[in-house]
Amino acid sequence: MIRLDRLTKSYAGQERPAVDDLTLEVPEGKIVVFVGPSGCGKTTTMKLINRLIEPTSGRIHLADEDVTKIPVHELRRRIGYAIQQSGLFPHQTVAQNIATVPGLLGWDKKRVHARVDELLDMVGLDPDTYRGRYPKQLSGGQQQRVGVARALGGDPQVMLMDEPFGAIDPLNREALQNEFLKIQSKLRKTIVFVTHDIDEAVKMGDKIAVFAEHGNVVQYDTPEKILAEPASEFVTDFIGAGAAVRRLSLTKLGTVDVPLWPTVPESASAEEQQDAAADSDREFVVVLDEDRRPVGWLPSDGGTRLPLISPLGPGTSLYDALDEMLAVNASALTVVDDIGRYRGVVSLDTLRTLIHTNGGSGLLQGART
Ligand SMILES: Nc1ncnc2c1ncn2[C@@H]1O[C@H](COP(=O)(O)OP(=O)(O)OP(=O)(O)O)[C@@H](O)[C@H]1O
Repeated sequence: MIRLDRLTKSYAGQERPAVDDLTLEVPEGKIVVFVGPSGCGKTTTMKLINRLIEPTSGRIHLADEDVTKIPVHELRRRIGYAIQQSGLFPHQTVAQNIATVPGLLGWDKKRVHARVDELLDMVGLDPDTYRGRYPKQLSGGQQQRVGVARALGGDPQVMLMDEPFGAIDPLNREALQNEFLKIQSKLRKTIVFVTHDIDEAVKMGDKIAVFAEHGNVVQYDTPEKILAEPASEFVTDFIGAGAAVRRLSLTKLGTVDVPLWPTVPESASAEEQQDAAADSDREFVVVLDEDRRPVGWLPSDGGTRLPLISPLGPGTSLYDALDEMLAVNASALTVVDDIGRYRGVVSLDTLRTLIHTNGGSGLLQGART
């Protein structure tokens, strides 16, 4: 746990403090994301936590220890720091970079070597291919991965990540975010993560702190709450017009009620199938095999059976469902359970209803807990 208590930092020559009387707690094992406009004091707050700079006043506690009482070199080992553009040492190999903190900790060579390989594996880089390379022989995304591996090097309790994926193209960025969340689900570090990107904040954060100017946190809550109930106009402006769509990404199909469109067994005769379709109050009936797995759509206007495209599993987010509908140009897709059995149909109408029910609370019911 990290506790910031009435933290203030004034830089020389500045009229107002960069961080002014900030109190905030980062829970153990969670990711807290700092978002806010440029110059609002996010990076300053991070640097205060690991004492790259010293506060003008206020306290910072790590678990129950006052960080000003912890020797700086020890603090740096206990807090991993990953920054934009990776911050790798250019004249050191990937292995040497990752070994920085284990080396400081005095681990023997064999243990360091094993740790380097373990971390490279963890961030999705083949150790044999990459350990001997220099940073300039890596792509931007690979450098960021090494930066994250280096920050994890000494198995720190706490990680500070200052726009760690900021300089990466959207596709690689998403891959890195997903991998990092997977790593975090196992390691459960206490993490402060800075980003400019509200989508990244919603995706990565257990909680989000929205900063206004001078390290003023105007809302500190779960992503769901911030998107659904922004505390002020400032927060509304910051999260922007796409808030409803963003909420879709937090809700999984497995947690919402989807309408059951009529079905007909594949084993039924052609005539029975046509009758079922004609009687349907929907545009289609869903054809199911003997295990209740959807295998096709039968139009109610008497048309021929259409193949079934991409049934969606319970772990699919509503956002991904919408994405898929747009990709395959279908206004409805079938939803299945873990083992592929029919659960219902999600359509554009379903999504619209969920977004608009009680100002979005239809979505919140299904959101992460
Ligand atoms: N070393 C310094 N000396 C003087 N002023 C500084 C120093 N570092 C930062 N500042 C000022 O403190 C304020 C907060 O800066 P900080 O870097 O913490 O903001 P930020 O929220 O991280 O911004 P960004 O999103 O652009 O990185 C800014 O007004 C900045 O100009």
